Amino acid sequence: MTGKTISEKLLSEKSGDDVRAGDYVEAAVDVMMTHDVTGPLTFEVFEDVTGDDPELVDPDNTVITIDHHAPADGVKAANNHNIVREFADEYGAQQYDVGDGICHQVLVEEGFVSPGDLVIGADSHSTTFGGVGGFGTGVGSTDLGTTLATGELWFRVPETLRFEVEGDLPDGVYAKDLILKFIGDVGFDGCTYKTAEYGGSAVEALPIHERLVLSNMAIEMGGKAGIVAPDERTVDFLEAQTGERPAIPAYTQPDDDADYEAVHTYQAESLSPQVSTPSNPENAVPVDEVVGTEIDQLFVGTCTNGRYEDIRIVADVIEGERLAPGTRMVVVPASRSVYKQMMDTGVMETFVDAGAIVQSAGCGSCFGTHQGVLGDGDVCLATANRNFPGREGSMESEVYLASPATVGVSALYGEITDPREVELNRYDDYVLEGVGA
Ligand SMILES: CC(C)[C@H](C(=O)O)[C@@H](O)C(=O)O
Ligand code: SF4
Repeated sequence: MTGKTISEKLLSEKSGDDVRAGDYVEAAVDVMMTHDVTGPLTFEVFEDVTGDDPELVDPDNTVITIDHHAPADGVKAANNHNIVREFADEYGAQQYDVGDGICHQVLVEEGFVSPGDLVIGADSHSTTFGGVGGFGTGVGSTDLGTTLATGELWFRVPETLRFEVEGDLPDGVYAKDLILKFIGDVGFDGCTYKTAEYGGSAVEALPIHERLVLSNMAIEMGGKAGIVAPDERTVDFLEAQTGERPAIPAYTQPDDDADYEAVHTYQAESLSPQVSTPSNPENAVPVDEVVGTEIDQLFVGTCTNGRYEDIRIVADVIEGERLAPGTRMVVVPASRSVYKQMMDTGVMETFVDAGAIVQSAGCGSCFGTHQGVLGDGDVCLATANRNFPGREGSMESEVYLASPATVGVSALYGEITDPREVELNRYDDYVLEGVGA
């Protein structure tokens, strides 16, 4: 019998059964999350299934953010915000309000997720939690509404694709470039209902904010989860964030002879900065194939690359410069603490001086409803995760996806530019102050 993957071990632990890929389990969920878009329907389901006796099974680990339409971009959004506030108040859930940040970032910063946790969120990028060694996955409002009451959910144990990167990443190549390359190689559905397990020496060397990028975008190849086995770096990060040092459970480490569906191996030195062309994240090409593409808007933010370290790389590049004439840049920090860090370190001033717009923390224009939507014919280069038709506004607009470094350097020229044109930094994890529940 071959060994087990992280998913097989973790779901065995959470279900109490000795399971393998393809088995079905009823598993105990550790953390549950929803937000201003998926929350209202989730609450209806919760109240339906609980009838006369509505009670959250674990209010301390039920988190609700107001991040997608924040600040409210219309009356409907404002009313939804009030529904969230009232629900959290009534049932004692952990609620984060306008400007606190994007759900995925808030859960990580606030230490809700520990290595080995099973986390479900009514948002597709809940795979992000694999960056700190959890099994995170997106679910619909019906599943979440029921689990809020029971604490359990069924899963089919996923098969696993292993992505191994060995060696040292070259200058200008970041986790974003790795994940775009992986998605390009397997396709937008190449990991559907499978776990992406990331490893190898280049992945082990990544700070946590970069591992979160790999896990976050697992969903863009269909991934059920995207996990980096937690290690000392993971618990150092979480201890710095929360003051508590979590354990690394044995079931978060894959066996050496784990039974993977496929193993994709890369040599870090051979990788180059990637750009995904419109209108699918799987259209990843080396940056030199699109150099010179003219850009109207640059978007820095999202749950993929809206962390302080990402924003800082862009600021380093544009410091003392102006955006190329005819371009505009929208910066949306992933959380209030990222925003504050930008203020404390002078990064905010850099953006303002360069002619950029910095908005309050949240999802921003990522899904095209406010804070910088694109018009007909507009071309945007974004640190985001999705570039489907109409994603950031008009169906006639186009979005290219890239790393913060590529976006920063391109802002100086008004066209897609190879980030290796300039000297770039690479940051360790910053410790961010919590935003407070
Ligand atoms: C609104 C929400 C359901 C959606 C998601 O789940 O992904 C959003 O976050 C997105 O990125 O499109
Ligand atoms: S930042 Fe974008 S991708 Fe992430 S949760 Fe918000 S809308 Fe979805």
